[in-house]
Order: sequence, then C-alpha cells, then structure tokens
Amino acid sequence: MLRDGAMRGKTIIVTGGGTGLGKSITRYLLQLGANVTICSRRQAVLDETARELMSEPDRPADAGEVLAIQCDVRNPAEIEQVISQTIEKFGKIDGLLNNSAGNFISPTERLSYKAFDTIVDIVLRGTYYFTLAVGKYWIENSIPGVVLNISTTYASTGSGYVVPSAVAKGGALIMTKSLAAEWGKYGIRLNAIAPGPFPTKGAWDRLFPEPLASVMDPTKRIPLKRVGEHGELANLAAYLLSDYSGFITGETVTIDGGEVLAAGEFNHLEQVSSEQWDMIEQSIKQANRASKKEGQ
Ligand SMILES: CCCCCCCCCCC/C=C/C(=O)SCCNC(=O)CCNC(=O)[C@H](O)C(C)(C)COP(=O)(O)OP(=O)(O)OC[C@H]1O[C@@H](n2cnc3c(N)ncnc32)[C@H](O)[C@@H]1OP(=O)(O)O
Ligand SMILES: NC(=O)C1=CN([C@@H]2O[C@H](COP(=O)(O)OP(=O)(O)OC[C@H]3O[C@@H](n4cnc5c(N)ncnc54)[C@H](OP(=O)(O)O)[C@@H]3O)[C@@H](O)[C@H]2O)C=CC1
Repeated sequence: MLRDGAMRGKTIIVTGGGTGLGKSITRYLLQLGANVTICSRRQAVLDETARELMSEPDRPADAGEVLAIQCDVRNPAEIEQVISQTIEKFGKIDGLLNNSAGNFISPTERLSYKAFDTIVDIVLRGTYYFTLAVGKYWIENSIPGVVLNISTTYASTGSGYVVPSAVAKGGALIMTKSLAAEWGKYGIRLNAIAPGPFPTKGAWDRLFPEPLASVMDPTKRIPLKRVGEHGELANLAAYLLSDYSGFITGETVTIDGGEVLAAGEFNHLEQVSSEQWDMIEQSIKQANRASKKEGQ
C-alpha cells in the first residue's frame, strides 16, 4: 500500500515478531525500508525468522535489517535490554508494535488462578511494561514515537470462553486511548488494530483446535465470507506506524470482514430464501391494507 522506501530510516520494535502476524508485519516493514527488532521468549524461533526474512528472494536492495532478541514481555529487565540493544544497533527507536499474546479457549470456571494470570500478564502487563519503557525513552529524548497495539474485536464487545484475553485486551485498549490523550503533547501517538480471524498456527492451535475445526466454519458469520489475509493486516499496520497517519491517535481500526456487525438484530435473515421473501412481502402488505381499512 505504501510507496517503496516509505519507512526508510525508521526503527520499529515488534514483540512476538518471530511468528504469525508479527512476522508478516515485520516482513512488510523491512520491505518498506524500516529496521526491525523482533523479540519474544524463544530465541531459536526469532533467529530462524530473522534468517528467513533477510534472505528472501524478493527482498529489495534497500530493505531494512532485523535484530532478534530474546525477551519475555513480563520481565522489565529484559525489555530494557531490547531497548538498549536496539538503540546500540540502529541508533534510535521510532515505533513499538505490541503484538505478543497468549490465549486459549476454555470455559472460565475451568481456569486456575495461574492460567488467568498467565494470559493477563503476557497481554496486559507485557503491553503496558513495554509501552512505559519505550515511552519514557521517547519523552527523555524528545522523539515523537508511535505505538500500535494489536487488539481484538472482543476487547470492546467482550467474549465468553476467552475471558482472560478479553480482560487483558480490553485493558490494553483503554491504555491506548488514555495515553494517546496524555502523551499527545510529546508528539507520541498510540493506536490499535482489532483484527477478526487471520489464520496463524499460534491462534488456530489454541482457539480453533480439533474437534471444533472439523465442525465449524468461522467464515459463515463474516459478511465478506472469508478470513483475513496477512498482507491486508500488514498494510494497515505499516500505515498506522508511518508518518502518513500522523494525525491519527487513540483510534482502533477494525479489520474483520464485517464480523463484529453480526450483532445486527436482523442479520440472520440472510437465511431467508427468495420465495420466502415473496411470502413475507405479501403478508406485510396484507397487514398494511388491513390496518388502513381499520382507520377508515
Ligand atoms: C470458532 C472459530 C474461531 C476461529 C479463530 C478466530 C480468532 C479470532 C480472534 C482471536 C483473538 C485473539 C487471538 C490471540 O491472542 S492468538 C495468540 C495465540 N498465541 C499464543 O497463545 C502463543 C503463546 N501461548 C503460549 O505459550 C501458551 O498457550 C500459554 C498462553 C498457555 C502460555 O504458556 P506457558 O508455557 O507460559 O504456560 P503453561 O503451559 O505453564 O500454562 C499456564 C497455566 O495455564 C493453564 N492452561 C494452559 N492451557 C490451558 C487450557 N487449554 N485450558 C485450561 N488451562 C490451561 C496451565 O494448566 C497452567 O495453569 P496451572 O499451572 O495452574 O495448571
Ligand atoms: N490470528 C488471529 O486471528 C488474531 C490474532 N490477534 C492478535 O494478533 C497477535 C498475534 O497473534 P498470532 O500471530 O495469531 O499468534 P502467534 O501465536 O503466532 O503470536 C503470538 C506471539 O507472542 C509471543 N509471546 C507469547 N508470550 C510471550 C511473552 N511472554 N513474551 C514475549 N512474547 C511472547 C510468541 O512468541 P514466543 O512463544 O517465542 O514467546 C508469539 O510470537 C496477538 O496479539 C493476537 O492476540 C488478534 C485477533 C485475531
């Protein structure tokens, strides 16, 4: 979507950049010329992703570089390491993509305290720890940075069976808006993306495992009747991390093929056939005529 070299000179940290959506967004940021630090718990996964992204056949000559650093986002000391090593290698930090997450479906009453804590700590604590650390660096150095948080549509609607994730993503979304208001005076922007279903191994293994996958089609309730493509999300993420979105802050952009609109009272009427609509129309018109007669 953005022109070639649109992110040249920018350095972005992508948490969870070794897999799934974080990896796809990193690939696109590199193509646009940004340098990217990817970080997560598994150094071997990060190293393999870095190797793959740096040796892609269609990698532009002026593409950015990747730095892979092990970091558990629940650990402030490890976050500080990511920040100092990124500055040492690339000179500065311009953007932070909070993308790391943990999640799985489960009836909430089956969860242990530790299970609930595990998700909330990765998603909420990890997001505010990283944002606080990078934000302090930006304010101290008068850098107008940008934070982009990968949220979900149910951060606003709520959802059963993923309650720790909903609680944590909801908290992170309110942090996005709150800090957008507070840090606007420093030129720092914070936005969020709320994706619908985008197939990744991490999400599908934990949210759409067998036997669900054999019996349910997640595209049925999506108005556009398909799941998202990684390139579609990467385009939006790159735009929101770039200077082209310079007047957007505190915003959440939903990218879900219309899935959240499913709550619409009459949307289920798409199951009504054309013949049934003929009958319905006649029935309503007959009622209209009868009520007019009553009024005469
Ligand atoms: C119907 C169609 C749906 C289609 C899909 C649509 C999707 C659209 C919307 C999705 C929105 C959000 C998506 C995401 O966030 S996707 C990201 C998914 N990726 C990950 O989760 C990657 C990282 N995850 C992990 O590493 C692990 O899953 C985990 C989060 C559990 C953390 O691992 P860790 O090793 O740190 O922790 P433990 O294994 O020790 O577990 C900690 C406690 O949690 C309990 N647990 C784990 N799994 C379950 C389960 N399935 N049910 C109940 N409890 C579970 C575990 O037992 C530990 O607790 P205890 O020590 O008390 O037993
Ligand atoms: N796929 C989808 O349909 C949707 C995804 N999302 C969101 O998109 C983002 C990416 O998810 P997706 O790509 O699907 O799934 P992945 O499982 O591929 O990505 C999650 C990433 O988080 C990292 N991570 C987990 N725990 C930690 C931790 N404690 N510290 C640092 N990193 C951690 C994992 O790496 P490691 O294990 O090495 O730590 C992994 O790279 C998440 O925020 C998710 O909530 C939102 C809506 C829909």
